[in-house]
Amino acid sequence: MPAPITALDWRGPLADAVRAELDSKTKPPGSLGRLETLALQLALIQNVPRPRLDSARCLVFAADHGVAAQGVSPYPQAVTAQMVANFLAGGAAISVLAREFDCALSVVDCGVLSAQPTPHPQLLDRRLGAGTASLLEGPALSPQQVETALANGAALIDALPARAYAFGEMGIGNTTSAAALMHASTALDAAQCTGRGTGLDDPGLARKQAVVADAVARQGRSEDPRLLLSRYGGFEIATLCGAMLGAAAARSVVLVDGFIATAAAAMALRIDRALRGYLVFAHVSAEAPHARWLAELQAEPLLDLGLRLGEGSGAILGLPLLRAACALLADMATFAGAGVTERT
Ligand SMILES: Cc1cc2ncn([C@H]3O[C@H](COP(=O)(O)O)[C@@H](O)[C@H]3O)c2cc1C
Ligand SMILES: O=C(O)c1cccnc1
Repeated sequence: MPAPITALDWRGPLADAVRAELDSKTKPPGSLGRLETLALQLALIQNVPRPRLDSARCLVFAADHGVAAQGVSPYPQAVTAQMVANFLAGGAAISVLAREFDCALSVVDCGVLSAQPTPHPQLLDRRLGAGTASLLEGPALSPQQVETALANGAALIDALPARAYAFGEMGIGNTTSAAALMHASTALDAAQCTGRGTGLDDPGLARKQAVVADAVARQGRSEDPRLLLSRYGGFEIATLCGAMLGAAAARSVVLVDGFIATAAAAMALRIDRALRGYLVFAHVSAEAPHARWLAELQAEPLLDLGLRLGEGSGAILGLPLLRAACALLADMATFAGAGVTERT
């Protein structure tokens, strides 16, 4: 069972004090927009009036998917392991961004088809198997694998503490897994939940929609997040889900990436609703169903850059905004301190 999460109190004395402090700064009230909300959210997460973001980590969760055999991705499954090697060699988009933002990067192998041939200091072995079973034919994960994945994710947070986490994923076929999770847990139909992923053409998209529709017709809808993860999840999605819950239990902020990370967040929210206050939805992906799912979750993403990569690339771009929010709350002068006249 994941550790309990303390729900944030947006109406309590700390929230009032931070709002008053923000309003005392040399700016019209509210003029720093979302940065003010972020500063308040970080204060409540850390339960202090002056939150700090002195440590940040990016974790990329990787695994393979049995459903890839159904032709739901234009890329071969081997790309998952090849990209893990690329993350470790420092050449992937997330490798570059993590360096740029001075953010520690680790890659978690949750069950890539072929394990990396050599150990690497940034590679963590949390393998649950050599890829999942196909979600089209039956449960992708066993109930025991779901429990192990959730526990692995939470334990990673204890092993790698940080004030902020940018979580990402890598797994060819995982937009199909995310689409099935969305279709099975919302009222939306398969077409509304399925996008082009890494760039399917029209016949490919039609095939993927049919796979998502058939899988959910066969295995069914559910309200139970563990059952949903078992039927449709990936090893990386379930581990990511546990890591999000663990991060919130440790009072760290979670930057949510794109469509697949949102699938993990949606399942994690069904496990513990108190997670909600700890999540910052960093961006809206160009994967069509992502905007719909964010709307369902009443989440307002920080950025809309047309990204559709995954890896945590959108999540990590939220990090400088979180840092900016903390710096403004800590370092801006007040009207009284700077001798600036307040509004009449
Ligand atoms: C070279 C390459 C790098 C990636 N980095 C992330 N993804 C992204 O694409 C995959 C999901 O898309 P689909 O469901 O269409 O396979 C995931 O691995 C995701 O992280 C990549 C995909 C490719 C090809
Ligand atoms: O939104 C995402 O995270 C995404 C979209 C397409 C492919 N991979 C990831």
